[in-house]
Amino acid sequence: MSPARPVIGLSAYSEHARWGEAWSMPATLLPQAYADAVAAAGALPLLIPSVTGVAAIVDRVDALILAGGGDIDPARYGASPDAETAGVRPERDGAESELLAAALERGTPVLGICRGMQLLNVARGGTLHQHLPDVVGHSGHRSEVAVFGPHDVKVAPDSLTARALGETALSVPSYHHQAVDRLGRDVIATAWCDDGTVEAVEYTDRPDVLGVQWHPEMGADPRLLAWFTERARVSALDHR
Ligand SMILES: NCCCC(=O)O
Repeated sequence: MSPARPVIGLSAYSEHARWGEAWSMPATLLPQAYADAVAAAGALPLLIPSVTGVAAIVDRVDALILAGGGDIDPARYGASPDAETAGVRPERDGAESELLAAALERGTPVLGICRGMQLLNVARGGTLHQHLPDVVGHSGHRSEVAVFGPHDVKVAPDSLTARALGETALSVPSYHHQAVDRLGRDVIATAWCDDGTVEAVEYTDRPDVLGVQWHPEMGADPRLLAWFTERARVSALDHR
């Protein structure tokens, strides 16, 4: 019997936070929208902190979301930091790379969102544009602070991304200043913005690893997370 609510692990991260009257300290956090969107899709969200050895938790989840956040350390793809590169958290890069490796080893479905998509590429030897406006000549992918502005995306028709979304042209909520540059081994691009920015990647050797540069948790379109929750259900059955 299909489990009613598969468990989807979400990679969280450490940030200095202030809350209440007394508290100001490093906290494990993730925007609430991720948990809400996963719950709305019918799964149980489980936040995974960036701590050493955390990859063992992959055995306890049915699928893994690598979430958005700060920039990946450029050293991971053989580059020096650009002046605009910000929010680097080496411990998060390490923990998420270990989570991804464990998920691939176990055959656990993986969805990379924004930074998570970039990590999918870097993990296989790909590189990133460190500051997209320098490449495309505009700031449309991150036009205002904390505003997830919409833009159009075209999806390759015969792709996992198209099957997951059920269409090949959509408007997506977006907030990023970096993007995939050179693709890693067995990584293909399957969606693009009009300016050529890669908007989705897949692993050609895996049926259920997908990354999107946009933020499905911030939009009104539930299809991607509904598809991913179904993949999590199937994974739960496969691993019983
Ligand atoms: N590089 C981290 C993901 C967000 C961004 O590109 O701005």
